[in-house]
Amino acid sequence: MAKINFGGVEEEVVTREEFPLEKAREFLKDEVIAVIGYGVQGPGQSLNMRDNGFNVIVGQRKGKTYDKAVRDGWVPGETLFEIEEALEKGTIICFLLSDAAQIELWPTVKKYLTAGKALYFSHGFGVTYKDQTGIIPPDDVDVFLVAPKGSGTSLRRMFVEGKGLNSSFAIYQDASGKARQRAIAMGIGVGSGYLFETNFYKEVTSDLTGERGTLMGAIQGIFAAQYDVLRANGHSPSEAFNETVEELTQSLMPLVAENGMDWMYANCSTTAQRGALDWWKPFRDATKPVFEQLYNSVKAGEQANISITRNSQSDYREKLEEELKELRESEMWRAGTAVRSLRPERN
Ligand SMILES: NC(=O)C1=CN([C@@H]2O[C@H](COP(=O)(O)OP(=O)(O)OC[C@H]3O[C@@H](n4cnc5c(N)ncnc54)[C@H](O)[C@@H]3O)[C@@H](O)[C@H]2O)C=CC1
Ligand SMILES: CC(=O)[C@](C)(O)C(=O)O
Ligand SMILES: [Mg+2]
Ligand SMILES: [Mg+2]
Repeated sequence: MAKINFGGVEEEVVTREEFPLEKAREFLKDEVIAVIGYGVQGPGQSLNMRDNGFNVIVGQRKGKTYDKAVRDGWVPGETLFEIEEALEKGTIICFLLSDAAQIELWPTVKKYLTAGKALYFSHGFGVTYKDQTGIIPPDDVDVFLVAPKGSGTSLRRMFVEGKGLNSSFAIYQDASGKARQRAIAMGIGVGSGYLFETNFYKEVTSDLTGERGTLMGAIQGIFAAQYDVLRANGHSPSEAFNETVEELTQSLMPLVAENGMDWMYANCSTTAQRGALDWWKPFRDATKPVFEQLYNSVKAGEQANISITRNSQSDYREKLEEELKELRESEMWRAGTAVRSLRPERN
């Protein structure tokens, strides 16, 4: 593992130089990798592994998603199967159903986890909250995770562009004595940039916090607050949306991504720099209690409980869609649709 200094803290990480694709392919050459579920991570991971030359099959129940798998080039009876058939054929079972659906399918999966196989997750959820999920793997299988730190959609897009999304990996159970190599080889195979090590508990607590926090929940909250204040003070939707979202995603975040926050600041006016340097701390102080509340709720298992309860209801998709629609139909995001339609590259 490469020792890298992350802001003063040394960590050991796995890079693609040290564990090249050929080594991963060689290590997994006798495995049948069965990707169970073809939602968001399923397509990203399975297509990347297929293009990387791994022996991959997909297990998906019949329906719209199955048809999508066919359109993506998976061949029924050869590389695409009903879930149980794929579970039987697979030696590494990638359990990529939604976390709530994993509970329902677990008894079936367990039946096919014979000695020597491996159970692969992309989240620490099922195993960490085993009291709530009932997911307790048998002792004679390897159990590990590779968790891409981003959407399966980006995992695939970045792979196609020759980039890599970073992933964490963790070993929960090493029955074969090769679990670690198996996990790392899988991590390279799905198209990770670099891999950093964690454990199941830390993966799930950080991930649930991140997506509820800055990555998804907090960002929408802070957008909505600023947009509302601008609108209440007589600014037009165009002005409010551009000053809240469009400028951030189109101009400023790419600069942050490229070279960090100070680089983005340095490429803005000294007027903006003065103001941002004065105001970031009050924003930190105002939101920190909410982040603490969030982390404590994750730690107490409440967020897992809510997610399981709500996403196990038979109409959970419709319910989620209703709430997404509410966002989509808010003035801010309708303004966003109009703004995006005016981007020159869209014409
Ligand atoms: N969505 C993402 O990009 C990310 C997801 N993850 C993790 O990856 C795993 C998979 O997540 P997603 O790809 O979002 O899953 P998803 O919500 O897109 O669902 C995946 C599949 O589950 C199938 N499914 C749902 N209920 C079923 C049932 N009762 N029986 C059989 N099949 C059923 C659906 O047909 C779909 O193909 C989860 O552990 C998630 O936390 C991790 C990182 C990012
Ligand atoms: C994309 C990702 O990593 C998330 C936000 O944690 C998720 O989809 O669960
Ligand atoms: Mg995540
Ligand atoms: Mg997540």
